[in-house]
Parts: sequence; structure tokens; C-alpha cells
Amino acid sequence: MSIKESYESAKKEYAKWGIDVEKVIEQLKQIPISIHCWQGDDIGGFEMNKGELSGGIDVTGNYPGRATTPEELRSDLEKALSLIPGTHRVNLHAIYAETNGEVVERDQIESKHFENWVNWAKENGLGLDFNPTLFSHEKAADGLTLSHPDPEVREFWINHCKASRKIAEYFGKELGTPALTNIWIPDGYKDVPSDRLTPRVRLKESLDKIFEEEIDEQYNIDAVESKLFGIGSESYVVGSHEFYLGYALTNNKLCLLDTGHYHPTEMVSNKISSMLLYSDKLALHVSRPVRWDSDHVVTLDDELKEIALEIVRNEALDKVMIGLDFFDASINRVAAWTIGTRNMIKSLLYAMLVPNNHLKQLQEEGNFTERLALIEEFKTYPFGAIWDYYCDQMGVPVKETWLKDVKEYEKAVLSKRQLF
Ligand SMILES: C[C@H](O)[C@H](O)[C@@H](O)C(=O)CO
Ligand SMILES: [Mn+2]
Repeated sequence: MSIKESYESAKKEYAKWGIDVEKVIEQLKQIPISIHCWQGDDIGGFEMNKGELSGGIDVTGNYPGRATTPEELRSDLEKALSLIPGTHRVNLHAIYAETNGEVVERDQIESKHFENWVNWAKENGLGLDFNPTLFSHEKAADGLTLSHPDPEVREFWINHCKASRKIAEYFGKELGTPALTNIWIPDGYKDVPSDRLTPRVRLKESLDKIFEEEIDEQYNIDAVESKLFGIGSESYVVGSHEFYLGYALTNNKLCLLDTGHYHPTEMVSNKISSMLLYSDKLALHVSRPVRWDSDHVVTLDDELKEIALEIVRNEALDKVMIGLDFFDASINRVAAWTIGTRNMIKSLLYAMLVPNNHLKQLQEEGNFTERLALIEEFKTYPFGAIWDYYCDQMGVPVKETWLKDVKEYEKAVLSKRQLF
């Protein structure tokens, strides 16, 4: 059967349940995924005074071909984007500034250092998102930034975050789509603290200063990302979930939930409905923790499907800003982006091809037998045929044929780069 024939046959199966596949496809096209640039260079960035990766995160693997210049990184992103259906966004960190060979301290970064990124985004029809970088820096060497006991260190990072919001505002103005500025800090302690409150008081004060300047939400939207633990902050993290949940709700900011930042059996999918009852929007870093916050490439696993179902069945596609956060240096990095992003989109398509309203109704009626039976049967409905047709229609490779493109790119481009 051809792609079209399989699609037509699958479409009929879904139509029996009142699912309009054509409408689903039109809707899917409109969902942007914010693709993190840092998968392409192992969170290295392009600073002239580049520091070692720190902040309690780690990239493992030594697959050759890491991007070492902004041009290489953009070219690799373009290759990945050519294999991913839809129109998406790229998520930058402050360390991806281009400073023309000059050392520019992080509290001094400006829009001009991101002009190349903006021009590139315009050429490629992309939105941009942003993150201040509060790690891999001598002023974060002791693992403390916005909650640091030293007011000078705090001031430095406050100014960095203020500068970052202005850069995001510039993205929003230039690209006509608001940039999400997400603040994540590594602050915490390796061992049991003797005072949990004081660092949190300081973090709260620092955030208040960062957000003093109102920036129009049509250009910039602020988010804060919590964490449970990091390497070296195993016992205590200042910016915990409860801390940011409270801060976001009382200050009209977005909570950003990273799927690797909770206890192993605590699921982000189970948080979305509760959080959306109390705030209009939230943001995600979809990742895959394996035993710890390991940031493995996102696979089409049960939790990913459940997250997508929660977004779709609660009609929250315009409320949840979906971003990715993984970094694997043990495999081809273009493939990593492609696999993870295609999986995120696949999960949304999967969720849109489930008779969600009928299943809700069964639950209301207490018909748990039929609810379970249908949930399970829909797992093997011909969703793959719709996905293949969608890829084909969007002009990207169908099934695993994208691997050929990646292999050719590796041979022609990546393998010519310095080994590691
Ligand atoms: C590089 C990212 O900003 C970082 O991964 C952060 O979002 C995070 O999740 C830290 O664990
Ligand atoms: Mn994250």
C-alpha cells in the first residue's frame, strides 16, 4: 500500500470514532516546538572566555562532529529542521552570543550580539526563545548565583538576567512572536543545609529586581524553572518546585516544568491540569531522565504520550509552551535533535487521534472497564500511517529514511570537523 492508501484506510478507522484526521493534521501544523540549540555543541557556547560546563549538569559521550562555531551550529540546526515536520522555534542560551572576538562579560551582553541569530531566524521562519546562562562561569564556581550571600555576585547575575530579558524583547520585536525567557539557576548545597530559608529569601529578592522592568508580553514572556537536585546540590536546591510555583503564581510568571527535575516516580503529566487551573500558561522542558536528571533524548514513551494527552484533552495547546531539553554526546547530534523533536510531535499527533471526549464521558459514567479497554486498543490504532502521511505532506522524510540524510551530512560535513 502507498503512503496515501494507508493514510486513507487509517483515516476511516479514526472517522468511526468521530475523529477528523484532516482537521487534526491542520492543527498539528500550528504547534511550535522550541528546539534547544545546546544539543548541537554539548552546551559549550561561543564565549571568548569560555568556562568549563558547570552547574551540576553533565554531557557525556564523545561522538565526533560537535558544532564549534555559530555557523556550524546553525547549519546543523538547519539540517535537523529539514527532517522535522512543521514550523518551530529555536531556544538559545546567553553563551551563544557572538561578540566578534571580544570578551563581553555576561552582565554586558546586548541585542547586537544576537543579530546573526535573529537574521538567521528570519530567513528560516523561526521564532527564538532565550535563557540567561548562570553556570559555566567563575562567578558561579561555588554553585551559587542569584541566592549568593555576596551581594556583588548576586548583582552580577541580576544584571545578566536583566540584560537577557532585553535581548528576548528584541527577539520578540524582530520576529513578531514573543520570546520565552527562562531562568534556571543551579544554586544549592551538596549537604544538608542548616538554613533553607535565607537563600530562598535572597533568590526571591533577586527575582523581584530582575522583573522590576515591565516588558510587554507581546515581546517577552518570563518563566522560572525549578529543580530537585543536581550534581553537587544533592541535598538542597534553592529554586525548588514549591518556591517557583509560589513565585510564579504571585508574580504573574510562568512555571517551567522540566520532566527530569522531579522525583523518579513523580510525573509532570499529572501536574499540568492542576497548574493550569491557577495560571493561564505554563512551559515545559521535555527531557528523559534515566535514573537521574540525565537529559537523554526524548523517546515516544508512556510519559511523553501522557504529557501530550494532558495538553490535548484539556485543550491547552495554546497554554503550554513546549520546549525540549536533552543533550546526548554519545550519538550523532543532528540525529538526537531529529529523534527527540519528531517524537514530541508524534506524541501530540497520537494524543489528537484518541477519542478523548468519549473517554472522559466513560469516566464520568464510572465505566472503567471500557475506559481501560479503549485506551489500550487505541495504542495500536494505525497512527503510524497518519504520521507517515503528515511527514510526506510536510516535505520531510518518511519513517527512518531521514537517517540517510543524517549519514550523508555526517560524511560531508560533521566528519570534517575537529575530532572532539
Ligand atoms: C541548559 C539548560 O538550561 C539546563 O538544562 C536547564 O534547563 C536544566 O534543565 C538544568 O538541569
Ligand atoms: Mn531544563
